[in-house]
Amino acid sequence: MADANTTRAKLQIGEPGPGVKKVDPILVAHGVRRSFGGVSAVDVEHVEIPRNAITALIGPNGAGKTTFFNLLTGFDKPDTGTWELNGKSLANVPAFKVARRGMVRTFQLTKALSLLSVMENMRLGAGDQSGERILTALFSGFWRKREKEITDQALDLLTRFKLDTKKDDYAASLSGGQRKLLEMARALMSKPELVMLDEPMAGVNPALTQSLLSHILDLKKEGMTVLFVEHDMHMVQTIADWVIVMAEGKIVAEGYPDVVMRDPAVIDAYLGAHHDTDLGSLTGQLEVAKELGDSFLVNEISEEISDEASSKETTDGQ
Ligand SMILES: Nc1ncnc2c1ncn2[C@@H]1O[C@H](COP(=O)(O)OP(=O)(O)OP(=O)(O)O)[C@@H](O)[C@H]1O
Repeated sequence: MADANTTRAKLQIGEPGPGVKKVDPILVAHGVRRSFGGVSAVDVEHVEIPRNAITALIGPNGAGKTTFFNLLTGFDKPDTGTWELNGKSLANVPAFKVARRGMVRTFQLTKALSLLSVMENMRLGAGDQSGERILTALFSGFWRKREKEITDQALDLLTRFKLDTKKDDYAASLSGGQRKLLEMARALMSKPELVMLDEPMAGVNPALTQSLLSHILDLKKEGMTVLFVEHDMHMVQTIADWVIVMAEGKIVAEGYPDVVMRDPAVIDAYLGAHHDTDLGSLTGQLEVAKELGDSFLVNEISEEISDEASSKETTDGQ
């Protein structure tokens, strides 16, 4: 069987592992640390995000994934650390300026502004509204042209995300999945190079799952880079080119999806997060297998559970 590593473009220089250098990194972070009281939430020694690839950031609950996203995008400040987008430092750059530099994010819980219409939400994503730049506002001719450009761009994106018929509806009236699509569409208004998605699949019903996945794949086709946090391992295996695993604030593994999910350090990280789970019990083992997205193991354990249940029924019935 051909080694999967040899049939795809190489993203890293050297053996995959925590902190490995990338052939063409778009984002490089070094020594980024953040603690809350005594808890070390993020302690990333070194990480590089490969350009024009889809990278998944995974790890058990409380691993520090969202905090790391918040730090990189200027929504929180680290205790120490440096990070650069396209070689330019982003440390101490506030969130709204980070977006202008080409890096945008979405949130685990969508931040679509409920009392604004879908179109108004999109216009906010453009980031350079008239009130923001007094000088340009003085040149009203220029501004009218820009307004039209923003509206046209928003309509294009809404059509692509199948939200154009809802453009005048309040964002509050959208379903959870449609709000996720709106958030992604809005993020694209600033024409980013790097799109960071925090749990894009959470709360999305199965009918919209496929369309969300293909929108993410389209971003890569258009030359963008995607970094996403996700618990849904099926999604990770389906669309990620590269996987970074965090546990207890640190990066514990990095590599190609099919390889990294079998890395003992990854299995340990997930098992370690289950110290309260009875791993001697089948239900405890099932929980961990599901979290690791190991469908073979999930099937095996589920079969064992149902075998046990039916043999118990037979015994009870005697
Ligand atoms: N504002 C805060 N104040 C105190 N502790 C915090 C704060 N934000 C995060 N933490 C702690 O930092 C650690 C990392 O949390 P974080 O939410 O980043 O993890 P996560 O990997 O995103 O988890 P999940 O997958 O459950 O979303 C946790 O121990 C969490 O309790």
